[in-house]
Amino acid sequence: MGQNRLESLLQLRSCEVQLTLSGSNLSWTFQKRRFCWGREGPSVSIPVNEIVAVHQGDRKEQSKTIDAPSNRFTVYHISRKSAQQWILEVSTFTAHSCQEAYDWVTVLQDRIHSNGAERPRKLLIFINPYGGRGKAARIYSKKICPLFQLAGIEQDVIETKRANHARDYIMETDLWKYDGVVCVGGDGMFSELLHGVVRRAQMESKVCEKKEGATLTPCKLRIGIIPAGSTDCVCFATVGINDPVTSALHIIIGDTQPMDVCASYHSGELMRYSVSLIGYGFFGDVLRESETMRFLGPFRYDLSGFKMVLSNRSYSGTVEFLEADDDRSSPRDNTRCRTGCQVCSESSERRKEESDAESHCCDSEIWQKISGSFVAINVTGMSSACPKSQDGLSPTAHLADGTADLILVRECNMFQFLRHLKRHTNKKDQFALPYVEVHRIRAMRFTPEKLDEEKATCRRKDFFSSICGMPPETSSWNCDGEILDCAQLSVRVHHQLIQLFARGIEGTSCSR
Ligand SMILES: Nc1ncnc2c1ncn2[C@@H]1O[C@H](COP(=O)(O)OP(=O)(O)OP(=O)(O)O)[C@@H](O)[C@H]1O
Repeated sequence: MGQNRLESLLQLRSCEVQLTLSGSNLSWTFQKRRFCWGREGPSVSIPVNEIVAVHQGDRKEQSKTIDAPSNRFTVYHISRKSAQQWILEVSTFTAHSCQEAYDWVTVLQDRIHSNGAERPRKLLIFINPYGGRGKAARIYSKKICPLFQLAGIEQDVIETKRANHARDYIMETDLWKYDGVVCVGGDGMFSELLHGVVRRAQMESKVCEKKEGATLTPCKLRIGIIPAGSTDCVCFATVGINDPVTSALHIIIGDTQPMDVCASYHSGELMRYSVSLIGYGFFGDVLRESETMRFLGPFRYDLSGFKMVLSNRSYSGTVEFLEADDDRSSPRDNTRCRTGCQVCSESSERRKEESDAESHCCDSEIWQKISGSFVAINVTGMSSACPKSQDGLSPTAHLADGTADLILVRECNMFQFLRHLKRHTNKKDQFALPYVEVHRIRAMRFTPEKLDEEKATCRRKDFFSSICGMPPETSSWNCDGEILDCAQLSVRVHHQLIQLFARGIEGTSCSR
């Protein structure tokens, strides 16, 4: 048995296998295939960093104290059920002696902790009992807690008692003993963790986050999301599936995905942080309208969306933005941000060079300006993919390159807007329409136009306005599902401000 290579002839169920640990892979090759019914191939290979746990003894023994030493050992490892869905697979090997089984367990346990990602040892977990369909507590106790226990992760669990409980707790509690914070809930719960973690990091590094232009301190504490909400868009866009077990496995093996965060400011003062949609016009109005229909549950979004399409409102103002001037990526380049994305990983070095050159002075930056009337102004820091729109608002947006995509839908009729919306759910390009434009940006600001008396009274006295009501002079912003009660807004992208327990969506980075 060498230092880097370990090999033994063992039994797996009724088959003889050659088990080999070599470099960062554990593999086993079936020696007598004719006895192994149902086997598809002679070899199985798994990366060591996808082993969840190794125990001496059988599977059923793992939760008991083993009195007598066993000549068996069990490897719990990740297996792919589909492109994005992970499951836990269990393989129990029989060695020739207890000592041989013990040697394998010791070496494997040592290797999984020294190989690659830093695995969490202790987590602070928040469960929202009211998120989604109210199943978060059950999902946690049935599916997630046993997995974390198997991996030897200590857990402090808090069932939230009110909105912002998790955020406040993170702001006020000693967190040094935790390797991460996890929410079992939806995007609203994630947003609470985001605000708690970002604010905490600024407090500790004495950065005044409230003023626009502050350089924020990146957060070290990783955030995990166990999806149990209604839409779970952040989980979907960073893991590729809303499956609690898959997310738990990413957390256990310590996957880390840096993420950009957008900060929104009104009159120079911080309003909110967000990672996906910041939308004015259509998405702002849909959210505001849906608040009046809370009793309808998730269906309220469909109904208010339908009403807002019929209303066909548009809002005047001026959008200014700082283009990302990056020749390595563009919102129309047809690539996808995937695990190990090169654009994101190269962006750190590039950002450093840029900020050295610019000496952080926004005044020297050239802002582009577009004035007009818009049905929707959307800024999205990531694709904002979700189960209903698998490619999202901006399919080629990156998770961690320091940019966001600005999508402007100019005044158009209801059918044209519907055409644009429909393209989010089929494979057609939603930007290839004359009234839609998209820019990759680092910052933007919007100033609403003040309507004079004459323009205000002329606004849309048409058939739909008489059904849906006269449109207001200004819309409001939908910031990751929270209403911001203001029309004037500036947005800045903060490069890789947080880290998630995820690895981005696995797959090819090219869409064709
Ligand atoms: N105990 C609680 N009582 C009331 N509200 C809570 C409680 N705990 C958390 N919340 C709030 O509930 C809101 C919604 O929760 P969550 O995001 O988990 O579910 P969701 O809205 O159904 O899912 P999604 O955001 O993905 O659509 C969050 O914004 C959070 O602040």
